[in-house]
Amino acid sequence: MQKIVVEGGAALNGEVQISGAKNAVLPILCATLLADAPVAITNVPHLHDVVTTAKLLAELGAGITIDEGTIAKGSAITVDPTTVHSQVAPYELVKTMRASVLVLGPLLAKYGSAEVSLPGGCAIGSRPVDQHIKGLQALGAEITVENGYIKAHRNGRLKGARFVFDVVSVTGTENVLMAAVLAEGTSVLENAAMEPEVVDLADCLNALGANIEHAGSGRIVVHGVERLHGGTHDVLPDRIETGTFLVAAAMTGGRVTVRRARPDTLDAVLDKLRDAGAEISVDGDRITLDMHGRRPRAVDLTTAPHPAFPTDMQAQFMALNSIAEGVGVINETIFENRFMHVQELQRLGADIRVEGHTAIVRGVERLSGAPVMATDLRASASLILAGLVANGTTTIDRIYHLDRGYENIEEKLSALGANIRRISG
Ligand SMILES: CC(=O)N[C@H]1[C@@H](OP(=O)(O)OP(=O)(O)OC[C@H]2O[C@@H](n3ccc(=O)[nH]c3=O)[C@H](O)[C@@H]2O)O[C@H](CO)[C@@H](O)[C@@H]1O
Ligand SMILES: C=C(OP(=O)(O)O)C(=O)O
Repeated sequence: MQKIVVEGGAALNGEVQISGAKNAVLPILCATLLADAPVAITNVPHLHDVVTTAKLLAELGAGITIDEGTIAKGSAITVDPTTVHSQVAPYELVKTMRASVLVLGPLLAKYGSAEVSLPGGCAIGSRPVDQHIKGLQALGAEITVENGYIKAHRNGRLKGARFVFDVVSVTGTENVLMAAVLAEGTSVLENAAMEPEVVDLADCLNALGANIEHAGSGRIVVHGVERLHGGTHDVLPDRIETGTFLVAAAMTGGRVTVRRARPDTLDAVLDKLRDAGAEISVDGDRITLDMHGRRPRAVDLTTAPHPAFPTDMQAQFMALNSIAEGVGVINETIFENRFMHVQELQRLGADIRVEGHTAIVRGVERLSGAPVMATDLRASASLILAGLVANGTTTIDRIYHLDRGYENIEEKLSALGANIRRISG
């Protein structure tokens, strides 16, 4: 089992390139199933979840060609959906990655039926898919849940409809959006997720011949088309990876420029970093954060759907507050169990009190290194950040979570001056 070892104390300085977004590339890979010809996707990050999705598409019969590319350019994946012969997404693949449920809408819309294993919960919460199912039913799908599988089929084409999501769901919006693309007539998706990754998916689908309007707003309009052609799409830069490096710079008192980022997707995060005392400048696709050697100030925040503060940055700001001046109050409103990192940060000496969905963090002058256990993806990132400023050595176990969503994080941090390495055993 691999671990990450961090020796704390170095301020981060330099430039780092941001990879393509995990949460954009996964729905886009699934969306290729809707096309009638090969689709080439570029700026694909090297992530475990990308490999799992490629395996799933291959299991369905799609042809997958991977061009490893370079770190500078990201890699490219071409999916040829013309050979798809199965509509079953098995538990073995879906259980390792919740985003596998994103093949449901495309398989149903294009091939008339789909059997997709229920993804189940994960460390951060129960993660139901009722909104995915209700939205597809609104388009005319017949859906049952049996033996742990969502079994969906349609008689004739799906029919455009108005659907109001009860809760804002990112992958729920994506699944229903993908199905609506090939439906007959117009669909209106109300209370839709406004995340930049939904917009990137819609941009990709429109490049393949779909007719989607107002993605990025809470009311997406989809005029159904009969078919999608092949094409290419360059994946959006990862705003959560971007935010994670900026928090690392802020916590260590350093100066870091992230390049190939999308600053316009990070307003709420950049505002909080400014509140923490960071000087931030934006120049095109580059963001520079300069902390001038200062200790950050604690910040209060509440997670909520985009454009508010993202839940996927909550753990990283918990790490920042742990060593900040003052007291920061963090409210988690998206996932009921997303404070698993608290106990591990406490092992490093953090002063955190949890009351329901609220964590009250009183900054301490210094954390001290210890062996800790990663519980989920962003929890892993928060432990690395804490390790960067802790006295001595922090060893992080169960880092397979990290490899789901961060490309070469230890190499990128090393290049910025961090003392971090991966070990086996
Ligand atoms: C692959 C991907 O893009 N993952 C992101 C996506 O996850 P994901 O799409 O799974 O998260 P959702 O936006 O669906 O979840 C938001 C909230 O809605 C609830 N809910 C969701 C669906 C549903 O059918 N019923 C329901 O009640 C969830 O329990 C949660 O409380 O958005 C999350 C919230 O920004 C991020 O943390 C994840 O990184
Ligand atoms: C929770 C996350 O991802 P997923 O929805 O893929 O579990 C995340 O990216 O932080």
